[in-house]
Amino acid sequence: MEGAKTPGASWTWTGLLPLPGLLFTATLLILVLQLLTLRTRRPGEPPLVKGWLPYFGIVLNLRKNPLAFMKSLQRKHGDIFTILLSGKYITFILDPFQYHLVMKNPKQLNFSKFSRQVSARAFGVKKLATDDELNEDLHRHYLLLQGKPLDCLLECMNQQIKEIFESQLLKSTDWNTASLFEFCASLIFETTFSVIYGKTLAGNRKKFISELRDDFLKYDEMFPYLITDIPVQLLRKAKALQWKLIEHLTSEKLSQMQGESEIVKERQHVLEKHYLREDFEIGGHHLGFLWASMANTIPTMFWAMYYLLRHPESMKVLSNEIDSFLQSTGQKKGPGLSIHFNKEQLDSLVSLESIILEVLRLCSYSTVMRVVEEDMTLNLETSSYHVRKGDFVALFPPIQHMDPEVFEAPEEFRFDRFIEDGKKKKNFLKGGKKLKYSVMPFGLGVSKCPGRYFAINELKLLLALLSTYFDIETIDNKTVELNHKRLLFGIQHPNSDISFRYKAKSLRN
Ligand code: HEM
Repeated sequence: MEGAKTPGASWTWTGLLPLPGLLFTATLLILVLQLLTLRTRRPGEPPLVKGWLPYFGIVLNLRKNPLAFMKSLQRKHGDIFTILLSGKYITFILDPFQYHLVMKNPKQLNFSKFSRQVSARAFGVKKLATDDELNEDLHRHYLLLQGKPLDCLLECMNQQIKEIFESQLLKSTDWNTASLFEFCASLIFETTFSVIYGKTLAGNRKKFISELRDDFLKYDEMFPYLITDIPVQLLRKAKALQWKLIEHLTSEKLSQMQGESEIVKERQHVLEKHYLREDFEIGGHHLGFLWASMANTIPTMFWAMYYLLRHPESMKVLSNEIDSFLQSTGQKKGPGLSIHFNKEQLDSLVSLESIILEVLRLCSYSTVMRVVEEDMTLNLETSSYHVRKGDFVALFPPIQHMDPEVFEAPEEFRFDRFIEDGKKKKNFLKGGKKLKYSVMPFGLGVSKCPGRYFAINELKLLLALLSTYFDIETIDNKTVELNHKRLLFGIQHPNSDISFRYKAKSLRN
């Protein structure tokens, strides 16, 4: 995709330096990188896996197939080991019964340091690194994504989706062909943006939202590079996009929006308390929130649609579940988008929930990361390990998501995996012991995603309405795989898009 390639500066160097000079520079660089990561394993530390690449360590293996690589390390070294990844040492704990070690130690194993580093690089937000009060103020308002405020957000979401469906999608009474990822990205972007940020009062709304979405998707494509140690000077295109997006989210631009959510209003109040109103960094905070609200939901929507299309039996079960729900609540389909769901109603749809959990199980690579604040000992059930200050400690839930002991035939999509006796299945076992968490796409402990209920409800609502109002079919039978460019971050994107077709069902009262 456009601009996704990084530092394309080699022509400059080859143009400037003759071959011997180039070789000398390259050797020097390799030596420096090697010196930076000379470390060896000390007694009491977990096994150390550095790979053959100086400084970058095992990045290539991980990028090729993170799960297969982590499984091979687990077979060789057990449930705890340290890897070198792009200059960072990360100790992974893979035994789910030891996850609490990371959760119960928030002082020694710090999350906010990691997230502040990401915010500085990816969103241009620097103040968080030094201002704890700002961080706490912003975190407090995450409660506005849950409980009662979520009811209001969901009401607004019903309304926005109705508008989008009636003004665009329901007009497709003949088969309409589209690319699935593009379709899902458009739908999620417009719905989420309108619910959270409202609608612009200035200029052409449609044009505004589609330009913003296109820039966002290009920026998101470069996100994995933005959070590495690659010097920002080499990421000029990504920086330019970051700047362009922030320009749409400044205090002045937000004041031209109508119908923004409580959370955005409150965040703006907090930001105006800590910055001058015209400070550009305020827009950086909004970009961070915008990114968090879209970046994982878009690919999840893609995978949910992909699996439903590939498994028509699951689409049928979903349609039947919605039909019985509509009958039980006395709601009638069409014309127009006449049906409505609240949180409790969405919560009662067990097949829909199972489908979404199954999709998240299959495509989430969200890794729980903490920075080690001081040299410390991790006391596991059977042994203890030292970890060093400045390293990272991490949990990698995909190992559990794809564990055949926990989920039978884990590579298969089984839409009813999370249903038992007609109800939500809660208990999953490993080695005969009940697991505390079965699927963990939203992180754990202090870093758990505050937007998880919003995301799940949005996905449920869209899937319920799409399956009710449209006939949907695949056109190509291409198998799509996970693209691992994002390594250990969130929901993996597909390695290619597919075509599908849809048309509005002819519904009568
Ligand atoms: C399927 C969709 C989503 C997934 C899988 C997801 C996953 C995650 C994960 C794993 C984290 C923790 C990151 C870490 O540990 O570094 C996170 C953080 C966050 N998410 Fe989500 N998320 C989703 C949707 C959303 C939505 C819709 C919103 C907002 C409406 C949102 C808002 C946030 C925010 C604000 C944070 C940062 C929290 C902090 O600073 O502590 N997310 N998300």
